[in-house]
Amino acid sequence: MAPISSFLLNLITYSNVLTYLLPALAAFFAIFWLYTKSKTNSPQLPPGPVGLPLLGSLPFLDPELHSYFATLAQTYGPIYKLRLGSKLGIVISSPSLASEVLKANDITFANRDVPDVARSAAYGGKDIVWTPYGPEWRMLRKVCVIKMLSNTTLDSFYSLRRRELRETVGFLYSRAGSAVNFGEQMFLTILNVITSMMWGGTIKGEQRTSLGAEFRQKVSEMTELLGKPNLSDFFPRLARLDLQGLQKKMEVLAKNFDRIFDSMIDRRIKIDKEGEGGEENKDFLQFLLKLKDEEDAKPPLTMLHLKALLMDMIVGGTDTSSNSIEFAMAEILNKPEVMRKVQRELDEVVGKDTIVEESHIHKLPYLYAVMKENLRLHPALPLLVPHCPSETCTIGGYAVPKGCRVFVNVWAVHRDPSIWENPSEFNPERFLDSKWDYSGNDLNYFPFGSGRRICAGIAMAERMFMYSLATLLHSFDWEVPQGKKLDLTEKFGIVMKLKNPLVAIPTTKLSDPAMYA
Ligand code: HEM
Repeated sequence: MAPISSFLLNLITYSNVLTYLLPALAAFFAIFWLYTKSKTNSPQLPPGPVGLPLLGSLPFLDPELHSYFATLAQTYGPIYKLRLGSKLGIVISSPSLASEVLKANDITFANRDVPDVARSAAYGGKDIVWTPYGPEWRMLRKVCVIKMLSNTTLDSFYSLRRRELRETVGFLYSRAGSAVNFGEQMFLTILNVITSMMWGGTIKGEQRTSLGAEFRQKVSEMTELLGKPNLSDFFPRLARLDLQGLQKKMEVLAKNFDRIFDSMIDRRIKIDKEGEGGEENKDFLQFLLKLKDEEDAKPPLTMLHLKALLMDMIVGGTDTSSNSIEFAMAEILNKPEVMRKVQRELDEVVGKDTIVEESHIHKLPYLYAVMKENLRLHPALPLLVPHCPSETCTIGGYAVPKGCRVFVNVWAVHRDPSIWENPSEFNPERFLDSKWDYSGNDLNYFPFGSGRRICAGIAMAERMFMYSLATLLHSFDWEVPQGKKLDLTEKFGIVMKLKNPLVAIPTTKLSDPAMYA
């Protein structure tokens, strides 16, 4: 009996193997094969340095990120990855890949990876710079670009820009022959222009000047904090510990700004209530407060949005413009023949018996070329504001995962020897008859970015740059103090600046002292 039962059992087991196990195994191997095949076919992450466990490349980052990233591109190519703690960074350094990110996949990349400190700086990220792509961002951008920074609005605020620049000319006249901190003067001028436009009708005289000085320090500190590598961003789980104390510093700064904004808003409301809001008291704040009260607006402009917009104008508009003007002046001082050409053009177009007006700036092609060349060599935001894909995307054949931080190295593209002859030479001539503009269409040259997130203040930046530099070079000759060396070294930050501030001596150039009033 026993051999028969064991024979039957074996037979059943054997037939089970045939009926169930083999097909199951076959199915398993088929799925495994398909899975591995699909894995090998789907794009891989770009190459990049291996880095240390946990920390990745963080310990090796050079503070001069823009040039460090350009050097890494020579080893790893125009797209590479960097592990930054638990965050993945992707660096793009060629026009064709920048075009894939900013043009072909514009909507996917029109988002930001918001740094921890930016949330405190901009009312939880309620401003244009940090708001994710969507209806809220569109509303803010529309308010800003169409209503506040359009050419029509800018025209209507010309007298404010003129008044501020004339004050700077007057100050420099009083200091003629002695050394001045050029960047400081430019910063104050731009800041006063921007704050005048924002609430110029709200405060006047002495108070305006002292507010300018108060802002200067705070704006510099804020952009510095925004550019500092922060462990809270690379290890989000540690963010609440704020190991470097950056968040705390930013909160203190933001509170200071908020206090000033509140007092400006209260004043504006009071002026309007008392019926003093006449034509010459018009300003952005008044316009924004009206918009805030429009109940049917969708999405509505809240008080937080309003304040965040004020912050954008101050932080986004001041350092960028004033640092660019300072770089340009340093380059001009370094090349006396450029200074001579600019001044010759000014003498021909403006003359020696009149002062520069903003209406002159479109008749100054050489100065315009100086501006473009300066923005090529020293783009104010060398890595743009980092973008962040809302879904995983393929760029240059590589996977760029959702949520990573994408650095577009415009600085590296602008110095690429395959695009630019003698790329590190300051040579405005290359822009004289050239096709280059900064509309963001051609990704060989895009100092203001490209696509939906292109700079919101281009028209304003262009006017301030051209009008300021034209005025300062028309009214004064400039030289570096004896014994001082002109230093053009850049210092990386979210907004790049000169490592050592430019100190220069203005001497009067116009014969009539009345032209310095
Ligand atoms: C020389 C001067 C300036 C330069 C070179 C510059 C450049 C840039 C760049 C490269 C971006 C980032 C684009 C991107 O992420 O793809 C940007 C964004 C921005 N800029 Fe400017 N900028 C300048 C002046 C200004 C001024 C004067 C204002 C306003 C008063 C301004 C307001 C903004 C805003 C609001 C954004 C954020 C746009 C968004 O995320 O939608 N900028 N700028």
